[in-house]
Amino acid sequence: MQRPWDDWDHVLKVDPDKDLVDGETYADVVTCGTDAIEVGGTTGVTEEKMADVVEACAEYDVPLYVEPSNPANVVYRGGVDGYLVPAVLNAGDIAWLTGVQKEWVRIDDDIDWERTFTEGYVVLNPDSAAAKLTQSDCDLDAEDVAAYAEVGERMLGQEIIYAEYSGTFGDPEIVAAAAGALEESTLFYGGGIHDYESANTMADHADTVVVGDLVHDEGVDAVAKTVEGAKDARAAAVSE
Ligand SMILES: CC(C)=CCC/C(C)=C/CC/C(C)=C/CC/C(C)=C/COP(=O)(O)OP(=O)(O)O
Ligand SMILES: O=P(O)(O)OC[C@@H](O)CO
Ligand SMILES: [Mg+2]
Repeated sequence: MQRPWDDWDHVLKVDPDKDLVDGETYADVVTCGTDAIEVGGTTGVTEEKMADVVEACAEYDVPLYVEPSNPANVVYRGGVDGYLVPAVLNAGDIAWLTGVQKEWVRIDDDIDWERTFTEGYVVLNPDSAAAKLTQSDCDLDAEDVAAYAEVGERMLGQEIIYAEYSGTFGDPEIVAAAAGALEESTLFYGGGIHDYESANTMADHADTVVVGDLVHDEGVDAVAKTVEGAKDARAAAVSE
């Protein structure tokens, strides 16, 4: 079955709780060459901030996805192509596996299931806000991460497995192990991608690389180089 992310080599994750660099606009951000925009962040994301960024990104031709970090920051607006809702496979506080999702489904009457997909996260940077919030067990070796990926795909039916190193560049061997464990599911990698080389290295293994903080810290020219790195690696991987 064709999925929206099948052709995504690169995703830019915009955090509504962070500013853009001086002189840049959301128009610059959306048109930097990325394949899709995901809007989300773990901390400080209110419905209002989410709505503002979604509105600013909506009028372009680039796929726009809301990635809520809790039920309070899901926004329904024209121009949104869909919703990518996390479930944290290695959460220590298991509310972040299915509990908050259950509450969301219970209280929200507007869920558009046709355009709602889930991401099976494996959170791997213990210092990240996501790891702290979810009390994730990040003390995992390559075999553990590969096994989580396989559980996500085979037992829980996750079409996206997300190796999440948010804030730090991860271990390519671990990402390779996760990729090797998946049959059909798509592997997203995110964390610490900051230039051509780092994007290229992770896109050798992951189907899709996600770039976050770089757009807020350095801006769109730096992000554009990561797009190049990711696309070169994916083109090489596909032709192998
Ligand atoms: C039920 C609904 C609608 C949502 C639940 C979603 C879940 C399980 C959230 C858990 C935390 C998580 C995986 C959030 C996803 C987004 C993410 C990891 C953003 C990056 O966050 P960080 O970089 O750690 O934090 P900052 O926001 O401080 O940058
Ligand atoms: O901010 P960075 O470290 O690029 O991480 C991207 C993304 O995986 C965060 O959810
Ligand atoms: Mg972040």
